[in-house]
Amino acid sequence: MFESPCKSINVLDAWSENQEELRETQPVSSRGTRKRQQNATLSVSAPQLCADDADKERKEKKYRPDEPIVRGIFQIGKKSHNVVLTATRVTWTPIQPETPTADHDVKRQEEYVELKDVFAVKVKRRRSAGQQTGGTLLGITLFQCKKKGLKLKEHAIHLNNLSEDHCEIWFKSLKEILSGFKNRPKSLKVFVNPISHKKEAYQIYLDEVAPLFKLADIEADVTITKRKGHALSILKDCSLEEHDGVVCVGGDGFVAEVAHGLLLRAQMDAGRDTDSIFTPVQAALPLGIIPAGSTNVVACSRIRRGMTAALHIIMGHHQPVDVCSFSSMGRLLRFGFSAMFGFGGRTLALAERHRWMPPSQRREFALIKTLANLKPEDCELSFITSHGAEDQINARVLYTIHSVIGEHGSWQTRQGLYLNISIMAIPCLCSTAPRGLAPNTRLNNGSMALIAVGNTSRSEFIKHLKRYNSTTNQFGFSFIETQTVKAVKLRPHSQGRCADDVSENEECNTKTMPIISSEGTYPWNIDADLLEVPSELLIRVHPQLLTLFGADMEEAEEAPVKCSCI
Ligand SMILES: Nc1ncnc2c1ncn2[C@@H]1O[C@H](COP(=O)(O)OP(=O)(O)OP(=O)(O)O)[C@@H](O)[C@H]1O
Repeated sequence: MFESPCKSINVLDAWSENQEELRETQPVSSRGTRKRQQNATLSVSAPQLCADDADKERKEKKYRPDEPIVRGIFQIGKKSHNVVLTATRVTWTPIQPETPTADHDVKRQEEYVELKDVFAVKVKRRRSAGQQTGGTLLGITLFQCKKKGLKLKEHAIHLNNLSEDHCEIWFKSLKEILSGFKNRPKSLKVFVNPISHKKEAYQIYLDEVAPLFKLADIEADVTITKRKGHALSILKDCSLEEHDGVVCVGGDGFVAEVAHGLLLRAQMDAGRDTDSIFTPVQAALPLGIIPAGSTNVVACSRIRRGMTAALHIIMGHHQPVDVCSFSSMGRLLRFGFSAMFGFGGRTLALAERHRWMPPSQRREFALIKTLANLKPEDCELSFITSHGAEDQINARVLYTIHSVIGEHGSWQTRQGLYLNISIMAIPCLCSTAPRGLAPNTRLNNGSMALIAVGNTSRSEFIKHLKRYNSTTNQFGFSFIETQTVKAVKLRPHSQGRCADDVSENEECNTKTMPIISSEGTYPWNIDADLLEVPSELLIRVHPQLLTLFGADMEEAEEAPVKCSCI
C-alpha cells in the first residue's frame, strides 16, 4: 500500500492561511475550546437544530431540492453571512442592517455553490507546527471543482465559525449529501509507470494527484510497476471488487497496457473465449488516465493535465469510449484505441531498438531515418464501412479497387502499395496534431477512422505529415483515402529480408523492400506500443466498451507545437 505523501503546494495553497496549519478532523467538543470560542471575536450563532436531533431528523427526512436543511451564520471573507444548506446547494448572503431596499440588495449579493461541484468538506483548525491533533476550530472548508475553459481547478470556500456544535452539524450534513453522489469513487487501484517520459510519473502522482485524492477521502492502492506487463499481470488476478475504478499514470503505451488488462479481465470474468472471434463485454470499472508520458494521445483526446484528470476522477465524470480489438488468426492479440502500419509501425520499431537514447531524440531519429528509407508496403486492405458513413475518397483513386462482396455483403477490398495505414477509434489529439491524427472520428461514435496513404514521393508524403500541425486538411491529397469503418483486415504481401535489418549506414534503394522481420512478423504501432504481428490483422471497433473518467475534448488545449523534425 502506498504511504500518503506530503501535501502538494497546490493543495496546500488552498489549505493554508498565514502560518495556520489546517487539517481535517472530526469536530470534538472540548471544554477548553468552547471557552476560547466564547471569548472569540468572530460572530457565532447557535445552529437552529441541536446536533443529535438534527442528525436524526436529517436521516429520516427526504428534503426537496430547495428546502433548507440547516441555516447558520458564518464569516466568509471579512463579512458575516447568513448561510443556508439545501440538498443541492450552499447559499450565503451578507448580513446587513435593514433598509427599505434591503430585499433587492440581498438578492444581488446572494452567492452559492452547487453541491454537485463540491468534492470535499473539511473541518478547519489552527495548529502549531508539528501538532498532530486538536487545535483551535476555525470553521469548515468546502472544496469546489471549478471549470476554467477545458481545465478543472480546485477552489476552497472557507466558512468560519468557532462553534463545535454548529460546525459538526454542517460537516455531517454536507458529508452525507456528498456521499450520495454514486459515481464518485471511494477506492481506486492506481498503477504508476516509473519510467514514463523522463521518469517523472510518480512525482506527478505525488504532487498533483495524491493530495487531491486524500482531500476527497479516496483510498488509493498504488502499484509502481517493476517491468513492462506488470500492470497487466496484476489486473488479470487481483481482486477488483473493493475498488470503484482503476487509474494509470503514464503515457500511451502504459494506458494501452492497463486498458487492455482491464478489458481482458472482464472477458475472463465473463467466460469469453479470446481464442475465437467473440463479442467482448464491457470493462467492470472505469479507467482514469493521468497523462505523464512522452506521447499522451489517449489522454489528450480528453484531458491533458494531472490536476484536471484527477478532478474528473474525483467528481466521477464518466466518458464512454470506443475500443478496438486486434486479432490475428482468430486469436485476440489485444485491445487498444489506435493502430498504424507501414511508416508508423516501422518508425516505432526503429525507435524501440534505440531505447538507450532519450525519448524525444530517439523519436526524431527514428522518424528521420524512416523517412529517409521511405518505402511502400504491398498489402490487401479490406474494410466494412460504418452505417451512414460518408465516403471521403478523393477524386483520383490510385489503387486498383476490387470491391469484394463478402459473406455478410459488406467487405470492400483494396489491393496496392501503401506508405502508411492508420486505423483509429479516437481522434488522437496531440500537440503536433491539435485537430487529431484522426479528426474525423469521435471518442464514442461507434466507428473507426481508416486513413490509407498510398504510394507517393517523399516530398508529397512530408507535405501530408506537415499538415497535421496546421489547420489545413491533412487528407486533401489524391494519394490518401479515408473511410469511416467498423472493421478492417490488413494482409501484407511482402516476403523476404526485413527492411529494418538493413544496417544503419546501408542505403535502402529497393522501392518495394518489405518490412517483414527476420521472424516473419510485421511491426504495428498499437497505441505507441510495438506489436509484432505474424500475418493478417483483423481490427474491429466495439462501441463504448470502456468507460473513462473524464470528459470529451473537441480540440487540444494548447496552441500547436511545431514538430522540429519535419
Ligand atoms: N517498470 C517498468 N519498466 C519498464 N517498462 C515499463 C514499466 N512499467 C510499464 N512499462 C512499459 O513502458 C512502456 C512505455 O510506457 P509509457 O507509455 O508510460 O511511457 P512513454 O514515455 O510515453 O513511452 P514512449 O517513450 O514509448 O512513448 C509501456 O509499454 C509500458 O507497458
